[in-house]
Amino acid sequence: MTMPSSKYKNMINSGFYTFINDEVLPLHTIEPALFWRNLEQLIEDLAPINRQLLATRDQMQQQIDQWHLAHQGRLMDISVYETFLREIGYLITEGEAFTINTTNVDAEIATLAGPQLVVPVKNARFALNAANARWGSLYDVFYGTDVIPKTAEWTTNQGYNPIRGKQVIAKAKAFLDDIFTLESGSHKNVTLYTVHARQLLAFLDDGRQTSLRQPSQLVAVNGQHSEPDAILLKNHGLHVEIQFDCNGANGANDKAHINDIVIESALSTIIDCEDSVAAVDAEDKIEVYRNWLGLMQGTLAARFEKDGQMQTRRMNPDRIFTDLEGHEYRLHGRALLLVRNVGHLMECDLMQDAQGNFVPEGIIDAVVTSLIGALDLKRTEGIRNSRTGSIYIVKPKMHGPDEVAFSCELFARVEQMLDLPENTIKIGIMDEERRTTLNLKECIRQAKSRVFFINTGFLDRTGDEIHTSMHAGPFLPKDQIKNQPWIQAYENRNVDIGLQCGLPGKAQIGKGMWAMPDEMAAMMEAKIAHPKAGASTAWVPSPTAATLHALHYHHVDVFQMQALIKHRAQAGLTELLTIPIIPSNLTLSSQEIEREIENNVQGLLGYVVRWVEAGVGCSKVPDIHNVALMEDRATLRISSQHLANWLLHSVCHKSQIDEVMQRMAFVVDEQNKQTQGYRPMGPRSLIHQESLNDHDEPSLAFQAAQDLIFKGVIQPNGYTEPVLHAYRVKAKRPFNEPHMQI
Ligand SMILES: CC(=O)SCCNC(=O)CCNC(=O)[C@H](O)C(C)(C)COP(=O)(O)OP(=O)(O)OC[C@H]1O[C@@H](n2cnc3c(N)ncnc32)[C@H](O)[C@@H]1OP(=O)(O)O
Ligand SMILES: O=CC(=O)O
Ligand SMILES: [Mg+2]
Repeated sequence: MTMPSSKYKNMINSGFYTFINDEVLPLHTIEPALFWRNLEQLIEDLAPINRQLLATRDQMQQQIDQWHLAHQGRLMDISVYETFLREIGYLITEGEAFTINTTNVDAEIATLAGPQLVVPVKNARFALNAANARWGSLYDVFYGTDVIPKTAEWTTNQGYNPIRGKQVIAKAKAFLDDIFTLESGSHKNVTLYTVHARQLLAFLDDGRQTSLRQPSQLVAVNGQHSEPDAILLKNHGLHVEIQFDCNGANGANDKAHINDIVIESALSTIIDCEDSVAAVDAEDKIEVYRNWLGLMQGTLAARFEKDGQMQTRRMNPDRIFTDLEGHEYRLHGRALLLVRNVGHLMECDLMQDAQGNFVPEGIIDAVVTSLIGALDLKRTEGIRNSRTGSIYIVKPKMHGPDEVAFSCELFARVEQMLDLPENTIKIGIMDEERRTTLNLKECIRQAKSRVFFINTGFLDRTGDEIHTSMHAGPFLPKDQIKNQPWIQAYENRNVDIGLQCGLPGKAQIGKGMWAMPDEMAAMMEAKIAHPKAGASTAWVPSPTAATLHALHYHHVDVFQMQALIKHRAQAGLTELLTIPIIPSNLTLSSQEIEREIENNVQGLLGYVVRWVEAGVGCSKVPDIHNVALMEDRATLRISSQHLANWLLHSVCHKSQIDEVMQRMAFVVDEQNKQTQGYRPMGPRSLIHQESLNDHDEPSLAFQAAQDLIFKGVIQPNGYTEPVLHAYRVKAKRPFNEPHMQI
């Protein structure tokens, strides 16, 4: 499948070559020969640095492993440990105070606070939904989720339930009362909204008239002022549209004919080429790039069947209103799209160097996603992304300032190659590896002219916490790791340093994913903590979650919180360096151990089987309590490293994990048995008499799961990518397409 480039020594995958030459470069004025020559030069210059950085990671990890082995069983003195980390260059001295000077950043990043959605790029249907998730129906999310408790008689497939409908409307109007408070009375009692003398005038059912307590919250209107089709309100920079329709499904029965309340929801969306995606070869990568191209061109479309009807989904246009002076009031119709590239570890078969090595995938990602992103910058009308001339790349899994500096050098070279102004390509720094957390200020310094966010990816960060200190001792059960001092210190310190470095007004301070996509009531309880902690954004797994989480930013003024937090003392290193291992005075019961293993193994198998067999990179997998969890490579990193750690420290034995794996494979096989083409994981003899699998060997997915656990200690930084990719490539090879259709 690879073809030699006639002029250059590199081998370029022919599909990739054709895709770039036929589908992307004609949209630019870049001459193909020049493009490939420059790309080759870039790889030649930067691939060795990339490999050296990975070698440094390995070397430091070995030093840390040896240190722990030498200090086994001794009470850990944090100051001695800190000195050691400084000696090996894992922890470096912080320099002078500074502030970032990133420019040309869109308002969604710089001056607004609100949810950030993440979506796997390979799923066009979801990706389009995520782009359109800037706006969401409050009535739909209240009706369809557990934020209003689901009673026994109500299920979604029984048709519309008017009792629940009333509860939804009451709850939505209570939100209006809280945020867009009337001078007197309640939105529940309004019979007519009008606009008079640039003010909202609301007529109540007792004959009184009232208006907004803060009149400036009314910003625009559609239709007649005496009987609007819609009014647009604004709070903390976020818009809320009240739509009226006297014939509408809800409006017909509503006192004020309110048909829906539309909430500005996902201000930004990360189009993910990384942990939620299974892209293991050139064929997959081209699909990834082609979807990104469709999003940047506004041409992506997905046709699918839903509720028995064929639908075509495209990107939504902007939303147009009329302001109170009679001028156009235009709102962006889509979330601002950011793109997450892969990390420095990955290599791919898109190109091979002169020695036949696959090239660093992060380099190709930076070039191709920027090449495609640059198309957006040429547009002046229609579907546009950045209006300030920026391309936003989220860079995951960087270890410390040198790796951030390398990404910045890469982006600068890409700018030169594509003739883009300096610092067009912005960088989102995932604070998700321990060496980045510990040296965050120095990481930001390296990117001070292009950083647009620092985000606590606590899932990868937990995986790295375990792997880095693999030899320190057995880790606490997963749920308890979350309650240890290191994580609060990590979260607080990220905000503290972000504020010190002057991010507000220029860049986001972000927080992590809500990983229980169906537990929306719990999310509403928990996730208000993110804006309260001074985060201007936080990750959500779905458009529904985005609309609900947006409500938190109406209740909390993030920029005011940041001004208050700025004066607190910065979280110290001691907590951050305190490793969450099981203390000597705590003994876990055999039931607790068994439960923990079962939980880890069930999630791991449930995720891996879909990854390896069907190429699905992000799944909803039930845990042992039957709570559906979002699983991606970062959550897999935690469960596989946790099991590897317990095995290493003899909390359990291999035979026990083997036995649980066999049992849980059967559970997962049962959960998936309705899926067309599903191949059960274990052989009849190993798994269960009733297993559907008549193969003699464990399936590739089962073998992958075994490697992830039993070879977990030796995986680079505990990453799951090498094992997953190897098995997925094997699974693709016989048919060159997924075995099961999901
Ligand atoms: C640690 C990290 O790196 S976190 C970042 C990586 N994680 C993610 O990106 C999570 C993204 N989320 C998802 O992929 C999905 O929500 C999952 C896999 C968790 C659940 O997917 P499903 O089980 O199919 O969800 P469910 O059946 O509840 O809902 C499907 C509907 O919601 C929509 N939806 C769900 N998630 C998303 C999303 N992230 N973006 C856009 N739409 C979404 C789908 O388009 C679909 O609607 P449609 O039928 O109108 O197209
Ligand atoms: O990427 C996010 C994480 O939590 O890891
Ligand atoms: Mg991550």
